[in-house]
Amino acid sequence: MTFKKLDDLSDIAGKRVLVRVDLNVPMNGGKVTDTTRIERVLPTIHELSEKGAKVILLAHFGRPKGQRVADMSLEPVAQPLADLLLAPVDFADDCVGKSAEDAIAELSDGDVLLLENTRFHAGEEKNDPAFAKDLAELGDIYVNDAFSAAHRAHGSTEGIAKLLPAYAGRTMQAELEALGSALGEPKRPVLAVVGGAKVSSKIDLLENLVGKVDMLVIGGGMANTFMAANGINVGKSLCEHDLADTARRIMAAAEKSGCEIVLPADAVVAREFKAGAENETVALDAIPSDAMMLDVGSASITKVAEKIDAANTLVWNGPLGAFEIAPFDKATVAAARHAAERTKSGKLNSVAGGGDTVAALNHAGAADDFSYVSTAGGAFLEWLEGKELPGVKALEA
Ligand SMILES: Nc1ncnc2c1ncn2[C@@H]1O[C@H](COP(=O)(O)OP(=O)(O)O)[C@@H](O)[C@H]1O
Ligand SMILES: O=C(OP(=O)(O)O)[C@H](O)COP(=O)(O)O
Repeated sequence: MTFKKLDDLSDIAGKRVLVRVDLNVPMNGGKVTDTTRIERVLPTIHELSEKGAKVILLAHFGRPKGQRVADMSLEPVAQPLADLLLAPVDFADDCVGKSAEDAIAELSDGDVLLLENTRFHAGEEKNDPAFAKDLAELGDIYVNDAFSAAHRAHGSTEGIAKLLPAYAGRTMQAELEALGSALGEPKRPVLAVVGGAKVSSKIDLLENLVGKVDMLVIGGGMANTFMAANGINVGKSLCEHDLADTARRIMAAAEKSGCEIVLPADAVVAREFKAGAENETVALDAIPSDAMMLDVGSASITKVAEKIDAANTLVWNGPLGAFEIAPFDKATVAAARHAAERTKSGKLNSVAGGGDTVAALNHAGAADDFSYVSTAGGAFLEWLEGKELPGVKALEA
């Protein structure tokens, strides 16, 4: 890796250091429900603050599409961050312009400031040079510690790195090193498990992934799109019907490369997306048209366990069901515990990543037993494909 690291930074006392972090953490009712991503950025913040820098945090939350959306504010993350940092964290209600400038002007050496969601500005996702310039003017140095957002060529991850002296933070560095050593030469058979809800942004990755892994278990919301492409009526399930052709192309590519695709064998369906909702397990051809599939059933859990047993390496992004609302956490918890047991017995090298996936592994009590847990989901999958991540490339440039 040829980028500059924090070791290359000296004399930063009094300097304004803009640090891109990923604080896109799982939240429920305005409360952070999993702090893993916050914990992972603490070393960089501590290090810069101890050296006397004014630490200014840039981050996104959710997908507000360039609008100011109240429940996508980063304000509720400031206090949990301060609690873990054991230091105060100021908050500015915009990431550019007067409120950011005023808040920065107030900082003393070593202080930490969190700026509001960068995605409240359309220029962020468009990687608009004018927006990147507005951000860059707020600092003297740029540090990217958001490996999990490095697959996005956005103003705060890519554009800004060209405008300021740019460095990789400790987590960025650690993630790249850990993934390289865990998966540089994976022992076959390799099993990938992909689930979750970000269907349109992750489905394209699967086309390359099937050329690299021996088995691919598809669960969660992602599976519904594949099932629909196979002619199954998925009722009101989360499903991107317009991606049916993409799903069919991926299944054809998998057949060609000899990758076995494993789709759910049964479905746990409910009519409401809430904890304790009345539910039943049905065969795939019996999903009621007014119900949604929120988890895979026991036949699917058995199949996933068999595939984990057949694998020497596991890469996992995306929960198998809506794990936040019991009892739809069953398959995810069962698979996580099974993989953790096999890892503990020395038979499996298990690497999992993604904001919600990490929360699911913590919920299952399995995270500590995985070989490596990355903060990144989509970025991890793109890294696995061998793709150049724009946020990393910009640091190398
Ligand atoms: N069958 C399903 N229907 C609706 N949502 C689902 C389903 N399965 C999983 N999910 C949701 O997927 C979300 C996580 O997806 P994603 O963001 O892609 O994962 P990660 O953050 O780990 O990359 C969770 O909030 C979970 O509730
Ligand atoms: O949560 C994230 O990715 P992940 O769900 O793939 O782990 C990152 O913060 C990137 O978010 P994005 O997929 O809205 O660009």
